[in-house]
Amino acid sequence: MSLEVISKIRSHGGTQGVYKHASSATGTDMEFSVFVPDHAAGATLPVVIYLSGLTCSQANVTEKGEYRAACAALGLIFVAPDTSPRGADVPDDAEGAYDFGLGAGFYVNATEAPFGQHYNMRDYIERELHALIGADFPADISRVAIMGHSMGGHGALTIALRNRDQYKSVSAFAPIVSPLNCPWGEKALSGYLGADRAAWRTYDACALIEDGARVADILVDQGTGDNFLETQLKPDLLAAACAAADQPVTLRMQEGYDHSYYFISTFMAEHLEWHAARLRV
Ligand SMILES: N[C@@H](CCC(=O)N[C@@H](CSC=O)C(=O)NCC(=O)O)C(=O)O
Repeated sequence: MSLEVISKIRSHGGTQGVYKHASSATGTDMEFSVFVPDHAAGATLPVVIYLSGLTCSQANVTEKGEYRAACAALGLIFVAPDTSPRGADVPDDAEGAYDFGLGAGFYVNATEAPFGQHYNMRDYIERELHALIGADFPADISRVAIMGHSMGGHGALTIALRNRDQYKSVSAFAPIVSPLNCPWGEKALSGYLGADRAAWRTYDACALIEDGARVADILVDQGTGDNFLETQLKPDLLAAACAAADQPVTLRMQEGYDHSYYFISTFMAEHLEWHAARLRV
């Protein structure tokens, strides 16, 4: 697969790159960023995939996530994909709203017209990006972690729960834990998947756990000053689903933190250390 290099910059004892490729999953060009710490010739490094939230491209976490020092110290490759397909023929929200369509792919394979043709972010992350990172970067693809923020936290949790063998660890910042039970999720899943709520369950972390999916453990940080806490995020639903299913989870309520990258960057190094400990075994 041919990768176009958009940029490559030295930072924190490593190389921060931005790349573009023609995606077979989405039928569009896709951009992603990769930070590779310096490493011995021929060595391969474990990988952390970071899934971003509504309105984001790869650039938000790349510019504001403050992950490079920790990744360089821990020897982790950090990969940040886009949140949706993009391009002139990619359909968007009918009213141009930020919570559906462009920048809001919700990490699903859409089945509803006109979204099914391009909105295949599940396949893109789980299959295409995974293979591409293994083929084009010094990555140990048997040691991959996944994390994300908000819509990306939903993506990380659901992708890890559906693919326990592919991801050694999972964590999230302020995730949407149950799209079945919040306005962002109901809008997105009805638009991408149609009205049958049974079909949504494979894209809902709480429902997946209720239905028997498991991971080794889960780390979630959630700010108590987050505007979306009560209406959209509802971490108590995840705590309840995990308790009922004996699914280990560490849910840390962080006093006064909001939904922004000021919050994410504060706890980013702790999440990377948590993943590094699990990727070393
Ligand atoms: N624009 C909206 C809110 C959009 C927003 O807060 N996006 C978050 C993710 S929300 C869940 O997925 C985000 O990461 N934004 C990008 C950033 O750089 O902060 C509004 O204004 O209400």
